[in-house]
Amino acid sequence: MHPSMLSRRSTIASYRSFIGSPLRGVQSVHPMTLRWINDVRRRAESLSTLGEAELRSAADALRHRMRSAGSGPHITSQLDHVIESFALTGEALRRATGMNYYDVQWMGGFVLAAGVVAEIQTGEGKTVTTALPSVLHAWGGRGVHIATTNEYLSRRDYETLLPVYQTLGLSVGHLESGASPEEKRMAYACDLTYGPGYEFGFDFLRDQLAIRADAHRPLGDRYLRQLQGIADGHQVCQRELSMAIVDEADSVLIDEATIPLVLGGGPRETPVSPSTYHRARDMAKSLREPEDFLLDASNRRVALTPGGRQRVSAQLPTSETSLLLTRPWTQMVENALAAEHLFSRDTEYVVSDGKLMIVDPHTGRIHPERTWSRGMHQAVEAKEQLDITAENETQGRVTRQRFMQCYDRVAGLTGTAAGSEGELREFYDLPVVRIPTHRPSAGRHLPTRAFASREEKFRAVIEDTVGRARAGQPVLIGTRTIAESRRLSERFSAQGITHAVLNGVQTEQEAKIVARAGIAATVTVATNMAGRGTDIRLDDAARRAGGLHVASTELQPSARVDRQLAGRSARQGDPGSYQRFVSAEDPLIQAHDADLAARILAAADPSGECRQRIADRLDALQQTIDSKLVEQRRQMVAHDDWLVSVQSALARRA
Ligand SMILES: Nc1ncnc2c1ncn2[C@@H]1O[C@H](COP(=O)(O)OP(=O)(O)OP(=O)(O)O)[C@@H](O)[C@H]1O
Repeated sequence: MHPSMLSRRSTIASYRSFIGSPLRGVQSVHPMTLRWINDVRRRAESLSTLGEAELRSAADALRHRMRSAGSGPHITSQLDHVIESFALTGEALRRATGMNYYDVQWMGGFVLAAGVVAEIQTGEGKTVTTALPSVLHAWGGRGVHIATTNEYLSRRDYETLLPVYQTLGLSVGHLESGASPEEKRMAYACDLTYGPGYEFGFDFLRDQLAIRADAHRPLGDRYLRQLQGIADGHQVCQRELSMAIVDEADSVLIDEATIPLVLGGGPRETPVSPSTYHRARDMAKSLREPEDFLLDASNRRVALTPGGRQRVSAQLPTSETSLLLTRPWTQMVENALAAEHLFSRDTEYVVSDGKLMIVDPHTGRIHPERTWSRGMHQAVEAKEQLDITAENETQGRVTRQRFMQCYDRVAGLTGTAAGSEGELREFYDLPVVRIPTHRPSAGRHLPTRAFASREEKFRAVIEDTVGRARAGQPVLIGTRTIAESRRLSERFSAQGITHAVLNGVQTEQEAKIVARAGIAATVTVATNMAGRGTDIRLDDAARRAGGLHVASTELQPSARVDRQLAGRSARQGDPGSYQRFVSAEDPLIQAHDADLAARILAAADPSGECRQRIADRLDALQQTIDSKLVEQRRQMVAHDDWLVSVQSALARRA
């Protein structure tokens, strides 16, 4: 076991002994925490009478005490420090934003301080809650990393909390995409560093490579290069991996952790010529299913049959001498088949300015800097008749599960931990504790509506939206893909319905679209970009009209995605509603459960009324897809463990 895992275990063990409840499944907060909250509130009240300089010296005094105490905050042995830190943060929040922490947010802070995952319902105010454990651990001076699922959210959270941290004299930085190593180093030198989860992981990889390269350099080489005025390569950015607080923890630690972080280096030494990818594509187009290849859409796999393999091998392009050194011809053809049958434009990728860009399936965000590996990117470029880019060598690779284990402590927050508690414990040793809501939810989940065809489903979504918008309700329509958002937008435009589109392709700024989405009668069509973390604030007219209505237009691969999308409405006790629309033609249903598609078709009612049995089957299908992904991650981690053990055995021998 990694040593950091042991240190985290001891923190959790002390929390367990204090709370006195078995750490299995999702836990409730122990009533004892309420006593601590009273202490915090009392102390915060006394701090409210202090002037700015006095508050700052109270913060400095705590910093000094905690640094001298050494080992960092420990929830049982240093409870007085925790209470003082929370009270200071609460007072700084009040002064900077006018908000007072709710009791449930203090509660969340205590749970997070112990290094567990706090399940805090959507819209309950996780952003400001993160400041409590962040400040607490920042006093130690070893750096706190606050990660979330994308750059938009990390920058928003950084900007929201910057004045709070500044009031307490803590420095804070943000990892901007495309920042120079020097800018990154400055951000990491701060007491607190905000950024998307993947950015912390990539910086870790870059640092590890630099450390390894340094170790192989002859003594005095760096000094000599400096004297000669030769720029050094990448220099280490991160200080140490002390504490990570992960917002949207299920997205960062589970969904994104399905694939490892891979750092590409320069182009391969023996490049494949662009024409070979085109030949592979022509070959793929001449093949037939099931004679030559088998397609498994539900597992996103394609494989040549023995007959197909023979046919393909017989037509190996002889001119391509380097091909055998880099990638088997049959694999190139399989890539081309996958590009043709499993990768769709405006779903898995977009094409803009002649460039192929990957769409993150979980966040709906477009990532121009990412590429698919092992020639897949080039196969899709060939399919789209784009200039073929060079394949990159893999420089470094780490699973997110392994990377997170390098932190001394990890805590997480999400509205959707339930259902993932087993995985959070298995891979990250993180128990889940559920925090109650500040106010009872006023949200309504309307029954699922199921249609025979996509066309009928679209008509129903549009009719429903128009009716609600006429009554003054703002409506957010969540689509699974960019393609679907485009199709819906075209229909709305054709009917003269004013609407905004948030899918990463639009030119309008995301923040502006989000700011308007809660205004009465506003219609917004969005991909999963708006499905998580997005805070849509209502105006009074919208609240009177029933609050935000959210419609999901397709079966999503996970119930957590649905719950997050639904969570854009009915936040902070506001009214709101949510409804799911599906059709027998939905790609996920078609790919995973043909029988369910047939049942939806047979039972389809023009109004979309959906029998409970079908709604249950839809839920079960999501669970099946989820379980497959859990198994995929388990296998990936097992493979990674094996790779690491082989590498360490080789290193020992060398
Ligand atoms: N103590 C508070 N007092 C008043 N408003 C608050 C308080 N805490 C949070 N809010 C407001 O509640 C709204 C929701 O907060 P936030 O976006 O942080 O929720 P969340 O839990 O992160 O939601 P999601 O799960 O969707 O990410 C924001 O507009 C925020 O300003």
